[in-house]
Amino acid sequence: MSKTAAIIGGGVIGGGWLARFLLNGWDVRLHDPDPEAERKVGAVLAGARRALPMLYDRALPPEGRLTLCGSVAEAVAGADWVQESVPERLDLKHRVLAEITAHAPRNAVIGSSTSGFTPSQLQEGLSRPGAVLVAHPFNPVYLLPLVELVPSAATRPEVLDTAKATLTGLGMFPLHVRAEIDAHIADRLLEAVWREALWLVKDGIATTGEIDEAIRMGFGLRWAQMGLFETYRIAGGEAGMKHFMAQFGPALKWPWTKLMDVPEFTDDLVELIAGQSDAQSGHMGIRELERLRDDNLVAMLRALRQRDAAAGALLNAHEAAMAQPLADTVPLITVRRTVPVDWTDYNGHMNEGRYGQVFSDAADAVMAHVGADAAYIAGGNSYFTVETSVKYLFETHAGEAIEVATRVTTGAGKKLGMSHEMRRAADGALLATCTQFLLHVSLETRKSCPPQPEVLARVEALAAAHREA
Ligand SMILES: NC(=O)C1=CN([C@@H]2O[C@H](COP(=O)(O)OP(=O)(O)OC[C@H]3O[C@@H](n4cnc5c(N)ncnc54)[C@H](O)[C@@H]3O)[C@@H](O)[C@H]2O)C=CC1
Ligand SMILES: C[N+](C)(C)CC(=O)CC(=O)[O-]
Repeated sequence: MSKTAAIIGGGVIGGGWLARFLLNGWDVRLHDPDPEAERKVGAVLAGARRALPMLYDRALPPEGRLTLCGSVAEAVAGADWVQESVPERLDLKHRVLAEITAHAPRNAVIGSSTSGFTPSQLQEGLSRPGAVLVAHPFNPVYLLPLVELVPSAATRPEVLDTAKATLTGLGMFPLHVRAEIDAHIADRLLEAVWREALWLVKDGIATTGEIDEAIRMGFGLRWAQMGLFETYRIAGGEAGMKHFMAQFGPALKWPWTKLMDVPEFTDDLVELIAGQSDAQSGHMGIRELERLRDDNLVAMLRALRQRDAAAGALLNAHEAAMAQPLADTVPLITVRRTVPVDWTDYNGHMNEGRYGQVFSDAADAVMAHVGADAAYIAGGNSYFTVETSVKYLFETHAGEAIEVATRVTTGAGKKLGMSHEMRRAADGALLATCTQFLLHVSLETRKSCPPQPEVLARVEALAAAHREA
């Protein structure tokens, strides 16, 4: 049975949570009194529907059902997870959390997206504080994995455990913040950079554009893959962190930061920053910027997936957990996926080489289906493709869902023949066909040889079934 999330507040962050849950197969019930909420959430969801499936090499589970609710009580009824994402005002959060805790099921996890309040502050005056913890996400919630989980002493331990397991199941990275502090861990760091950046603009040292270049051309690239401490360890050379600290330790006493001081928050400061930001990026709408950000994030995360590093390793594990055995249909549906943005070439469509990749994935699925899986290959046997012929019939583009239907045409001795049809899932348009011929090989001799009897039996049975159908 599918699970249900209640999203209370459907702005930038609530909309992102809603998309993350829905696209992972959860039903979602939204409450937001803003008459524009449905439209706003729809825009976030459209972006997520395009971006999130591109991260994976297999289809996500069927999308859950979205219901708009007129009250908090209606939204949280029957929910397994309630996520409060109303504006960052403690009085409002208290009012909303009191309503949530009064009506939510006793075993529901109640997370707050707060950027800065501690769970103890949020729990003040609640009749059932034990279900509440901070679950602080990062924008865009449907793509970035990090969620800071901050329980208080009053949070029931099983709530934290359930929260960790649930978020992992959604492809997210729950970071248990062990102490309650204002702004948790990540926002402490972000706030430090933000304050320094405001000073640099206010003092006329740099523009908003120059500061963004300073980040994205340099340390921003390093942080996504190794963070701060590992990066600086390398910067210490062969002597590592000790040398790094010896060299840069004295700088702690030099005027390298203004953090002991904060810029005064005035209308002039707002005008200065907003004016420069408009000059820098005002030629693009917010939805256009979001799409640019999402496409770049997808491409970067997919690169990290290939390296099985940082957030890429997390996504690989999430994809492996979603794997389902192939259904024994005729034809076999060997590939179900979305065309990712990094497969687009200079002609603005999926590059021809990627058609080959898709058909190669289809053949791998057949191999696993007949028992020539990772364990079989580790045992020294495999199949090599010796002939492929592809007909390119139609273009396909980033964000489109595609499927491959495969028939086994030959299954005799060391020979395995297949024919594939690649179709666009939305309208069934035939995009390409492929015939493939594989030979069974010994990985030791690198020469062809008969398969192990159990694999041969499955190959023969499959070919017979596909011939008859
Ligand atoms: N915007 C960001 O970058 C991040 C924000 N957060 C946190 O997420 C929370 C929400 O922030 P945003 O989404 O940015 O704000 P937002 O202003 O975009 O959205 C807040 C939504 O809450 C709705 N709302 C107001 N009162 C409500 C009520 N009584 N019941 C239900 N809905 C109500 C509003 O209509 C609005 O749609 C805040 O606690 C914020 O600190 C966390 C991570 C990042
Ligand atoms: C600016 N902010 C404090 C709302 C930022 C966050 O809380 C996290 C994010 O997504 O940057």
